[in-house]
Amino acid sequence: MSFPAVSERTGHGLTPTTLDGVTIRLYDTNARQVRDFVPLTPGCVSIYLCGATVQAAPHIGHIRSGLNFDIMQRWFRHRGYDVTFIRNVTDIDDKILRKAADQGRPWWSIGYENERAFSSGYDVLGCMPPTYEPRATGHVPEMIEMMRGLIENGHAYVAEGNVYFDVRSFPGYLELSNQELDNLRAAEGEVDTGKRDRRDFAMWKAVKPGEPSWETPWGRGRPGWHLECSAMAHKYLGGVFDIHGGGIDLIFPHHENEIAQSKAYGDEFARYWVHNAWVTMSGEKMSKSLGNSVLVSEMVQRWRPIVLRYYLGTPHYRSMIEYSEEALREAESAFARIEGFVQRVVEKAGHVEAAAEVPPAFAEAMNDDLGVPQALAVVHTTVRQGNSALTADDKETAVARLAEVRAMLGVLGLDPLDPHWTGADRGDDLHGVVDSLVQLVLEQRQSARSRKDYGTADAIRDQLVQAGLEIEDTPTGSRWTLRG
Ligand SMILES: Nc1ncnc2c1ncn2[C@@H]1O[C@H](COP(=O)(O)OP(=O)(O)OP(=O)(O)O)[C@@H](O)[C@H]1O
Ligand SMILES: [Zn+2]
Repeated sequence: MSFPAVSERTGHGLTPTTLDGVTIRLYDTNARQVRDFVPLTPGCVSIYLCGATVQAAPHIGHIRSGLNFDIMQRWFRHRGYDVTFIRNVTDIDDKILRKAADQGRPWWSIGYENERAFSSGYDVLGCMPPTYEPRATGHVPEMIEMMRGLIENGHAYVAEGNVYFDVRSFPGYLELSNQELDNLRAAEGEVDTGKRDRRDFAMWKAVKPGEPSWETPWGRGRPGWHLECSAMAHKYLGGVFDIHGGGIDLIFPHHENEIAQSKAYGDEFARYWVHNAWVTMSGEKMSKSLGNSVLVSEMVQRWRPIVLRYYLGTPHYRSMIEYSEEALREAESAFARIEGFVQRVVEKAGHVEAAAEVPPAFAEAMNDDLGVPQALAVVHTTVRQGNSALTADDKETAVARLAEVRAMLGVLGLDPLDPHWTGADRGDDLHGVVDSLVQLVLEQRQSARSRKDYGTADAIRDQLVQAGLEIEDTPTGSRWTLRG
């Protein structure tokens, strides 16, 4: 299976299809090229993203996936689309059951705990909540319905309480990953109890002693991972929808198996397949099972969440991100340049609303397969123009540039004045009160410094940090933000 790099992007058709006559183009893994995005329903886009298997707390790779699709969602919204975004939760799986057995805990307690950790991981990095976030175990009736249909039409069979998908019965199998069935070995990690062909995959697994199980017409058992997504996508988005997403590791077998089940069931299923590349460590996928993962909860102790978002969200979604502290430091200083500009203009001109439209060059970059790196270059250019205007005391131009910068940063989820980042969405009316109080304390610190009482000044700073604030000293004064 090959996954073309960004530079191999190919051309596209000519039919403008979106509301404003400008086409969004996306790399479709299935077509192996960039395609014009033609929505199923004009003005609407439906997206299904494979979400977390809640066996452990999220590492930054997991959240990168959520973040890439958050930016996609924001861009569609900016273009005026009505977005329906589904991100599921896989709350039953071998690893969850193994962990529960090892720790002597109920299986669901592992799932609930980690689901909360995922929710706060998405939230701390500013991902908008999905429209619906269905859990696998809440959809057993829908899975039974799908299995019934597939058994009836001859694409699935029951063997020793398991329900298997007959891969040879579905001619389109392996088209997404561009593989030949003849070259495929047995499905990985599966015991072939009663399989007709070792490559058949389990949709439903027969009950084992001590494991949770649900009643079905074919005996008790539990869902397989692939069936969950087919059943939930069908329930929330119908038989056909626009975009299916996930990390590149899911192309095979997970997405191939979803396609086989859903199409054999009679669904047209996803019209575009979009896959994000990984966060890697020494070239390998960051992964819980490989033990090379860095948790989001650890990272936000060391880095401001907005800097972490800049680091994870600004490389192209199809480029790998090799984890590096140096790159994080670079992200920190690049973001500081943007943030410094925003704050300088606000200090000079007061509140500035985001522009309704982003500059054309930014839009062109985003329309071209979500070209965030090129779009970000437009942000930096606009910041430079704004800074020159400030130096020339041209307030009007500086304000106009800030309005554009805010609009662009809003699409990337990086606008420092957004209530999510100012903390206003966590205590709306309290934000102003806290700001006045902190300013008061900062003034006391400043007067301690002026009288060269550095001990008191440092003690005040330490107390503010302890209270959960981040204090940054700049040539124009001290600024504060809430720590994640
Ligand atoms: N290192 C990574 N970089 C980018 N995306 C990732 C990474 N690891 C997982 N993902 C994506 O995150 C989403 C949720 O993944 P899931 O919970 O199934 O974890 P997983 O792939 O089993 O992780 P792990 O390998 O750490 O156990 C999927 O879309 C997956 O492709
Ligand atoms: Zn899935």
